[in-house]
Amino acid sequence: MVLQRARSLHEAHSIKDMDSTFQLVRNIIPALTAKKHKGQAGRIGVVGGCREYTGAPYFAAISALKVGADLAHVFCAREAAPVIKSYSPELIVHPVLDGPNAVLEMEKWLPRLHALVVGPGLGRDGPLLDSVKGILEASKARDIPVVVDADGLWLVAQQPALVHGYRKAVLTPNYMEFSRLYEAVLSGPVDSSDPHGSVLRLSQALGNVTVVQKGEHDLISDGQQVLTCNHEGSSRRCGGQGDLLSGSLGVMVHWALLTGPEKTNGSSPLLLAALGACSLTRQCNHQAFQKHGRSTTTTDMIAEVGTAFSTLFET
Ligand SMILES: NC(=O)C1=CN([C@@H]2O[C@H](COP(=O)(O)OP(=O)(O)OC[C@H]3O[C@@H](n4cnc5c(N)ncnc54)[C@H](O)[C@@H]3O)[C@@H](O)[C@H]2O)[C@@H](O)CC1
Ligand SMILES: Nc1ncnc2c1ncn2[C@@H]1O[C@H](COP(=O)(O)OP(=O)(O)OP(=O)(O)O)[C@@H](O)[C@H]1O
Ligand SMILES: [Mg+2]
Repeated sequence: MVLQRARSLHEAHSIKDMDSTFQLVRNIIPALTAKKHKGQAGRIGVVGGCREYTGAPYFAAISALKVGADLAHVFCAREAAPVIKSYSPELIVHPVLDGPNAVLEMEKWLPRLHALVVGPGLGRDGPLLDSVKGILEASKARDIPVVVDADGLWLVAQQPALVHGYRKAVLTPNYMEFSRLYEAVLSGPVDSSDPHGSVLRLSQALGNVTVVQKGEHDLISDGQQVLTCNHEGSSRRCGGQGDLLSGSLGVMVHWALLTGPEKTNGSSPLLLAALGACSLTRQCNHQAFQKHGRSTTTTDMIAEVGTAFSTLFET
């Protein structure tokens, strides 16, 4: 794995530094002990799932469980609920998102959740996005960490104030989502000759919200530094890999924020969580591709989460 870190755009740190940063990611993983009760390893909520998209919230929520969360809830549109339930008995599914009291219903659950993943398979229906706006505001008021992905980023591009300055938010845009956000927030096109500077500027313009720009290399910034994750994946780009990433990140953000500064050596917990989730997704992709080649799908990648996790973080 090659990881690069830069405090400024011009100052590169050595590979040794990168290895030590990755060691800090290992430090956020909680020990499995007999003393913990169900729930302590993470109760994660995924806000997404509509008539068109039922796979994305499933991928995100099941990934959160496979990474190590104890409970995963999906908050989705009514029509999507029976479909998502039928994929897995392990998910708790709430068909509330397109109802008249979506925010109230959600507020009942927020005190019991450690982190939210907002956006996989949400769709772009206006009234539904209004509810999600209320859910984001209620989450911020309760200081709940939020990973914003997919159509959640569509909403944030319309209303950047929803996340501006919220230090417990992480945005996970793909290529298109990054371009849309950048243009909305910085009122100009992305400078393709300066990817590091672009992700740094977007994070800064959003008040140092952590941004994970997914792509051939994943670039992760909190507006102060940029981490690069070049971990080997494969050339297979099946849909749903980003959902695996955002669901994993939901758990890792919760773990990272629980980790004391003596273990994170002063590094941003959200940057460490993001580096962990990006590396894990790419490792799953690598392992699944070894077995399935061109026919690799996200379901194959999810089957690799356990061994990929051990390889990266427990050896
Ligand atoms: N099985 C499912 O239910 C899935 C649902 N999905 C959902 O589908 C909805 C739309 O997500 P999209 O990711 O399609 O978002 P967008 O509607 O923003 O579309 C992104 C488009 O950009 C294209 N693209 C990607 N990388 C590119 C690059 N480097 N250069 C040029 N074009 C590039 C892709 O082909 C895609 O069509 C979201 O709700 C998402 O969560 C996806 O998560 C995939 C799986
Ligand atoms: N060209 C690439 N080479 C290697 N890995 C890549 C490449 N593009 C994306 N990835 C990896 O795939 C994962 C998902 O990124 P991607 O850009 O496909 O997200 P997405 O479009 O949101 O996916 P989804 O289909 O779930 O919505 C990330 O871990 C990213 O590192
Ligand atoms: Mg996506």
